[in-house]
Amino acid sequence: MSQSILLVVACVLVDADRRVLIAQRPPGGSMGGLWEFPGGKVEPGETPEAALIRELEEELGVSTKTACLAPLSFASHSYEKFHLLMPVYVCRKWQGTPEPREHTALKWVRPQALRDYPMPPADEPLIAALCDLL
Ligand SMILES: Nc1nc2c([nH]c(=O)n2[C@@H]2O[C@H](COP(=O)(O)OP(=O)(O)OP(=O)(O)O)[C@@H](O)[C@H]2O)c(=O)[nH]1
Repeated sequence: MSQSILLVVACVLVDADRRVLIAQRPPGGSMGGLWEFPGGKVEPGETPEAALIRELEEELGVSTKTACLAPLSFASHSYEKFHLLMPVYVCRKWQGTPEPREHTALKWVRPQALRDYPMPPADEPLIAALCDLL
């Protein structure tokens, strides 16, 4: 069966202690309770970078710019209803303090500790890339 591709962009915020920010999805909804990287769907006509800057503002209340977004890796994963294609960026410079505007909780964790937090299956291969980088 053919599947449509869903383009979602995600960001790994990295702090001065090399910890990364994860955000817990609200309970009940799709993948409820799982921990993810902030981000969301790229809207028609939007660049991935513009989408990410918009999502970081909406979800966390932080602002950043394209020059502060460095490509890290991507996820490509078939879910039941769509195939997720998710470019993942690293950001080390932003303004504001992240607050959970759409998530249940936020947490700064060391990359090696990401395995202790249940994440969407698409994210699991990203953990090794983060451990290598940080
Ligand atoms: N932001 C984000 N989304 C992810 C990650 N991993 C992953 O599989 N996804 C999936 O990518 C999609 C992101 O869509 P989204 O956050 O804009 O939308 P949503 O499902 O929360 O709700 P919506 O459809 O009502 O906007 C979801 O299906 C989400 O589960 C991740 O690390 N970060």
